[in-house]
Amino acid sequence: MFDDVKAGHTVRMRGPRGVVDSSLSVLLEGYAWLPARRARSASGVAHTRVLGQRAVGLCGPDAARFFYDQDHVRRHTAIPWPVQNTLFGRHAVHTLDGEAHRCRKDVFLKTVTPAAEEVAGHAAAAWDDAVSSWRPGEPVVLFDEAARIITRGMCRWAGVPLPDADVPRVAADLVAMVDGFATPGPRHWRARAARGRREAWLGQLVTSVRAGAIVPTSGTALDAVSRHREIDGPELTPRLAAVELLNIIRPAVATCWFVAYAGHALHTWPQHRQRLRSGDPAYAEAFAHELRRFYPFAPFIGGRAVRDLDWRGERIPKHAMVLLDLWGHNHDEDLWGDPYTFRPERFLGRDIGPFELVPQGAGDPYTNHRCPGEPAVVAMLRTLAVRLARLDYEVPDQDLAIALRRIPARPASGFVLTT
Ligand code: HEM
Repeated sequence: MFDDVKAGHTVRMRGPRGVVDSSLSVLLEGYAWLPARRARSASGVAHTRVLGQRAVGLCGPDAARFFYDQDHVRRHTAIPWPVQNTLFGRHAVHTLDGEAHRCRKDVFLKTVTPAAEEVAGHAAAAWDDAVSSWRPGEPVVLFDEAARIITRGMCRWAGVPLPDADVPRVAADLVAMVDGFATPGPRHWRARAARGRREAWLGQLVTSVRAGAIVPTSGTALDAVSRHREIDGPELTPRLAAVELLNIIRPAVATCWFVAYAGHALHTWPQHRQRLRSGDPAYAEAFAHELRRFYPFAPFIGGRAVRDLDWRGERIPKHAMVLLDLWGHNHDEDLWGDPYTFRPERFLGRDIGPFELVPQGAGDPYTNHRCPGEPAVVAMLRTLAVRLARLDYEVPDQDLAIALRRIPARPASGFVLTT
């Protein structure tokens, strides 16, 4: 299936333990890096160095419970600047702990988390509009089209004014911020430039709202972020408000990765199309979960040990980075049985525990750092995958390889179709 999957789960590669900095290996091996490092030790725990810092890599439900305990691991100083400068924005909610985190997280939990169906409704309406404008025989790159569709839908939902003519540029910038966070070179610089443009845009918008020049609809994300106050009282600076507005819109648009993967899955295993077409909501939901489990997106997450820790007899020194292997967890043979088989049925009639399926983190989003956008992503995928399955289209010859060395991975062609 994936070009280099096996490398992540064998013990073929042996090397010096613990002391050699692995940053280059992360770039070269991508998703396989942490599972391969873990496979070298009998305990399944990787001791390594990343970006010059001691790092310990863990995997599995118990490890996730350990990782999400704030007495063990905190996020302050754990997110490297290259990631903050592209993906999250400087001093975003991802970097906070304790009460400051709880207060900032509230904006997301009160706006996006309960509005999953509304968000999906806006994405679906934008999808229907876009599909009606496709010309027969003209190639559509599903990845790019989905990014524009979700950008349009999400900005409408969030109350962010966005003229149709600007949608392609904004969508391209939002995708660039995600595409360039884990790589040096041109992709990274594109991501930084895109972030600069979009923070300036939304920062001005928030300033206009506060000056009364724009009156947002009450309860929209624009309204909530503009009015939000930090734990100690002040409003977010316009730049920080822009960072957090982007932390709503940007990851929602990243759902385009999974829409392209849905195209890939339906093409590779067409037997799923019929059941999706029927619109059975339970099957559509199971398909959405399997997309998020099976296909690569976030490889691992990181925090910092708050004190000397012991994980099943393995020492984790105070201030070491602790990495939680999400890709390894979602492809663990013991948890999933046949992890490299795409099988949505595995999620039918099954309650998913908080530490079981972890493409967007684990535990409880209301009390820890788990993604607050998970219900919205599942709802969007449920809706858009059914629409895709119902569409009549051809898949011309193209490069559909998904290279696991590339973070974030994606089908090389973006998945091209013609109606
Ligand atoms: C492709 C879709 C998405 C993926 C793969 C994804 C993945 C993730 C992951 C892995 C985390 C880190 C969890 C942790 O550190 O414990 C996270 C956190 C976060 N996500 Fe998502 N996410 C997606 C969509 C969304 C959406 C739609 C939103 C909109 C609100 C969102 C907002 C956030 C925020 C604000 C955080 C930080 C939470 C915190 O630090 O408390 N994400 N996401």
